Amino acid sequence: MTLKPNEKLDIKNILKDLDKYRPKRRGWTWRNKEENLQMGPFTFKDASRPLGNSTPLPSAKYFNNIDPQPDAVITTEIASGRFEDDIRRMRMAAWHGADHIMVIRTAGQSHFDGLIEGTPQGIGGIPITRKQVRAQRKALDFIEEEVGRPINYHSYISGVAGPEIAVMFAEEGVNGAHQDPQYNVLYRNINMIRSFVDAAEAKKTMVWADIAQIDGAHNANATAREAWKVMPELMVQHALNSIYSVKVGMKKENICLSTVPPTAPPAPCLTLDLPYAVALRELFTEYKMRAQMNTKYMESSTREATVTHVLNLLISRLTRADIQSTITPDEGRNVPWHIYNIEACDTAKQALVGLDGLMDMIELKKEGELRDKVRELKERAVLFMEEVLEVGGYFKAVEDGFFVDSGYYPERNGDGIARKIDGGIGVGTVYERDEDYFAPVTAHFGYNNVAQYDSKAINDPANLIDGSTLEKPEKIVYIDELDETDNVNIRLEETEDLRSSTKVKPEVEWLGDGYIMLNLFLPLPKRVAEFASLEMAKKMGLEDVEVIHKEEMHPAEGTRIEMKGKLAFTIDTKDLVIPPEPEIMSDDEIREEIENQPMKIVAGTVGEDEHSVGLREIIDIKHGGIEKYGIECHYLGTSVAIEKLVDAAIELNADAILASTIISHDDIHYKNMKRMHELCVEKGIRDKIMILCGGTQVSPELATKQGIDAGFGRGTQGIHVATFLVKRRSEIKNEN
Ligand SMILES: Cc1ncc(COP(=O)(O)O)c(/C=N/CC[C@H](N)C(=O)O)c1O
Repeated sequence: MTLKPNEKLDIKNILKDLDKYRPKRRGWTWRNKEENLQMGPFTFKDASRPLGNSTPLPSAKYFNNIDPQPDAVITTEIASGRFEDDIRRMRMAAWHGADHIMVIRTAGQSHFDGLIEGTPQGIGGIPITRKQVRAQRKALDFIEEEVGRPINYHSYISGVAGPEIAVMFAEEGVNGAHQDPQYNVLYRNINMIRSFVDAAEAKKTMVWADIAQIDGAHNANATAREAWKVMPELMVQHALNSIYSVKVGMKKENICLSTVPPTAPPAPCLTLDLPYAVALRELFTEYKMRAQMNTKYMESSTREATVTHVLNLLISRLTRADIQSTITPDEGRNVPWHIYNIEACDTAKQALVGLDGLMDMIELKKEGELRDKVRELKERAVLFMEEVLEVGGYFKAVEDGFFVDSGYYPERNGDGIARKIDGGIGVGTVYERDEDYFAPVTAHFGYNNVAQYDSKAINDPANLIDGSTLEKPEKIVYIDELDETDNVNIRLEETEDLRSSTKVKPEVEWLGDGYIMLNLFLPLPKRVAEFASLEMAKKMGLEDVEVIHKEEMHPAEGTRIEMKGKLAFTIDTKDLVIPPEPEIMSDDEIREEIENQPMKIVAGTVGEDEHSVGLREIIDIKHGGIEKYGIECHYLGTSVAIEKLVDAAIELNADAILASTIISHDDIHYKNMKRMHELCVEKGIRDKIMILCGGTQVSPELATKQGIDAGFGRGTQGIHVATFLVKRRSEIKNEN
């Protein structure tokens, strides 16, 4: 199956023969750096190989539509709870530059002591099951071919079923995973002995499958009351998981430290976050950096979140980020909708390419405040580690509540997360292996008495059973569905009408969920505005209406409200009357028409409007303007009175008036159009002259309603206008 850009991905094709699917490859893929990449008129210093298919930034149209890709792998985190809808979002994210798809798993899966199967719907993530992993990896095989770049599929291995999940991920070709026993201990209260023994097993399997590992240090950031106070311990946490992973045999370029700039505005965040980022990278030069955007301070303002994310990206560019993780800007609203995943990918791409080459022009000071803070942070981290050793090691330190204490080490507030070595989930479930313990499996950690059966098989125990599932995938027991009521087939039936017809509903995360978002301003105080907006939405017939963001513009003058609500109806696109896209003639056809019958136009920006760039681009030869076809253009400049423009047209016996109308306050642009039409009628020239008006806020349909011949909106180019002029002139000639 090959995906076509103009065709939707067919989930049923993905689900077909899933029991026979085998991953195309194993292991993590880094981007291919392109030294001094030439794109359009520019040279990029920190870019990677461009994509075959992608969606450039909106402003790319000013730069030959280039879509440069930064050097760092870009992550998007997707898990709406329905993997079949997440697949569509993955495709959109890949077109917007994501090549690392991180699938959040359903709430609390860390506590599941075993694999789950089938395709149940998840809460706050998807239940990571073999079938869902397989379906998404298979879909990503097609999506990566479509965009022309390998895509890493990622989820989580921590939790009491860590080893089992690690094996399933290895079997299924998963490329990246979170694995950090400290996460189990601190945040999921899983027994520490169990966690570290499981972690050794899980990491050993990850090594076999070349799965890149992300640690869990970022969680301290998100959990600590004052995140910047835990910077010293974060470096200790990174060190513990990293060295443990190395001891198990993981290569350092697969060990990614999950680092988050610990603060956000209104704190002077760069003065706190930059020293930390520098200290971390200097301590862990051989490891990869996975820069996670800060989620701790995300409120419901996506604007604020985006600015914080850009500041995080500046830190990445000033220091180093091998993986740049993006959190959906609405993390503070916990509504990770399609649009926000895509916005976050665009923010990361836009900021990183915007900062391209920065470090060839500036450098971080080698003395002074930055260096002093870097050194201080390293010292505090080393002292922290030394004290861990002094009290008797990591497990003892956890029992003593060393971690996530809100004090700035060595200060202590005594409010750290303490766990008992003889407590937590899974306590007492680690057993010493017997003398004759034997497991005929590959990538198994620890004691395994293979020699008792065959001393030649010591390095390949699975050989004794003619291969384990890692060598013989046909040995994998693939379970399709376990729950006949909670599975993808039921969900697909429920939304079949929207999939196999021309009917459509809006959606935010699931096909057919019907949600739309309203963004309004009310000249009211916040609380009144909230209830007024709910009333308005109800009167609009929206269902399940909820305010998801309210922002004071002024205590009395006004409030900004964002809300969601469900549309109760579906529309059928086959009933729509869609005017055909305006055809454009070829350059030669237009030139020939003008040579056979010369054309003269007058042009100007009308009213009190000083914007000239747009109109000049439509006219000037160097922008591909209409002059290049031989049309004689008389440009009257800006803030031209309508009367003056019409008089000039009469005086020059022009064929057309081209008026630019950028300012749109109080619909002045449409009022100007109407006035121009009426004035030409008054002066008796209306049937002999074409009136064209353009501007970024112009809707062609509304423009012609004012009586003019054509309106041109954002994105219009000279060829569109020239085509219209030539075609309309011949229409007028035929009419008369
Ligand atoms: C080391 C580790 N293991 C497991 C889990 C998840 O495991 P549960 O099933 O217990 O939620 C996490 C979660 N981190 C949040 C992801 C963040 N948005 C990120 O991009 O890192 C984790 O950090």
